[in-house]
Amino acid sequence: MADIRLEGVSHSYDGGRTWALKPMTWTWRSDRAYALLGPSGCGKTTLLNIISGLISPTTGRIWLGDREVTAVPTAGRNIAQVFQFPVLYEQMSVYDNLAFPLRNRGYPRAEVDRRVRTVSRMLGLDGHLGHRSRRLDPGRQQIVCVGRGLVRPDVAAVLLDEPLTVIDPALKWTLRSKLKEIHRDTGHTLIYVTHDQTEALTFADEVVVLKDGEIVQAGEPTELFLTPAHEFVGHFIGSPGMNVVPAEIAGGVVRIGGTAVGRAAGENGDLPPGPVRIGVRPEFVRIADGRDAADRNTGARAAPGLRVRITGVDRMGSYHLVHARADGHALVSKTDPGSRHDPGAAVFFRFDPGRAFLFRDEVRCGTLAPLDGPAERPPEGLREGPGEGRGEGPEAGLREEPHAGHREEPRAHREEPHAGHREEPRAHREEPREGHREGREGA
Ligand SMILES: Nc1ncnc2c1ncn2[C@@H]1O[C@H](COP(=O)(O)OP(=O)(O)OP(=O)(O)O)[C@@H](O)[C@H]1O
Repeated sequence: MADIRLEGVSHSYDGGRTWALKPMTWTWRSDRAYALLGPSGCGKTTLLNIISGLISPTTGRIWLGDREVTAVPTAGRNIAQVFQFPVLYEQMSVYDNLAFPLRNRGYPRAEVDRRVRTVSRMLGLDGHLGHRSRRLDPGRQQIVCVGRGLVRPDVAAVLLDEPLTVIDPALKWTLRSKLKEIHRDTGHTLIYVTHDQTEALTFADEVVVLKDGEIVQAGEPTELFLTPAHEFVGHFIGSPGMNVVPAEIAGGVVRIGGTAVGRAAGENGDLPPGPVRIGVRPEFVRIADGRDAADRNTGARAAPGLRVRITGVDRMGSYHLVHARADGHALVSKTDPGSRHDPGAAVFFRFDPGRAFLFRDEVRCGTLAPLDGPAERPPEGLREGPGEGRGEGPEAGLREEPHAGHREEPRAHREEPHAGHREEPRAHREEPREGHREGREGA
């Protein structure tokens, strides 16, 4: 196995007027399982076809280990590719389809048989080995294609371009874990293209996020979730996506409207004053009653946070989504299913230390650090809710909800936190993330 290295690789289909891929330098390390994740049209298939040799890049060079393959045709690259829709020899049996890549390369008969049967067992194809492949349903045919991609032990990489598109949703989960299992057994380098975050996060050791022909971030799933380096990663990964709120830095303090919400901690020194955007995931927005409270985790005295008015609550079963507005901006907090918040109530949204980030030109430039010194006084006129005054931490003042299962606010009153941001049609986000998307999509 060898690393696949792209050096300054780019591609234009129209002589340089537009770029499906912008110049990128990137190494796919051997033996890893990658997901290449991005919305429709961002260049995923183009990138895959450049790696396999189906497309010659407009610029740049490609290396397999220390061998340059930029001008080497597909057949000479030793890369297996599985496409979105089944491509099989329809007259051949399933067995012969699986055996084809091995026979073609002169593997001994016994080795062919051993490998075909291993892959067939792993993918649940044993009962179909003698069938002509055209007799199978498209889902099963696609599984044969996946098997054919995985059957050779010596491929430099297996490229899978949205391979589960035609597969029944119930089977998808099984197949995805099978692929992971096979990856563990074979150690193939896998690059799995998808526009579905669930597929990417559950499958990959490393997720590479592509947007408009550029890699905007790559990392382990947890890293992408906890420390998004680009606003796009913040809202493309996660459900719902990251809150993004315009703010201003002045004198090192970050303000939303007139409210100081934290200090600007730049990644490379001080951040210059001026506009900035705060990105914070709904999971890291606590709802506080506004009293001067010590942070539950750090013990530090904290400012009450951003004063918001609740506009609606979605009860999702295992969690609630509390929607609110502050200074004309929509935000959402993901809370305990036992919490109670009423539409119309004024509360404070407080961001977990180290989990709210600052973005300029969509790229992360810093972190929102807690304000030093005494906590700010809650503004006058804040509506008192039952339970307030306990002042024990971010969840102080939460009540039990007697009417679980109700939506409290008509949908028309509700605001999407990321209107205009999501680039992916909802229909593309097919699968609920287990325990995660039990209700309204993208709320
Ligand atoms: N053969 C082609 N000729 C001209 N433009 C193309 C061609 N193939 C792709 N494109 C354009 O290049 C860009 C990237 O397309 P590509 O298919 O690589 O994206 P993708 O992320 O794989 O999308 P999808 O998920 O919809 O398959 C798009 O703007 C697309 O319209």
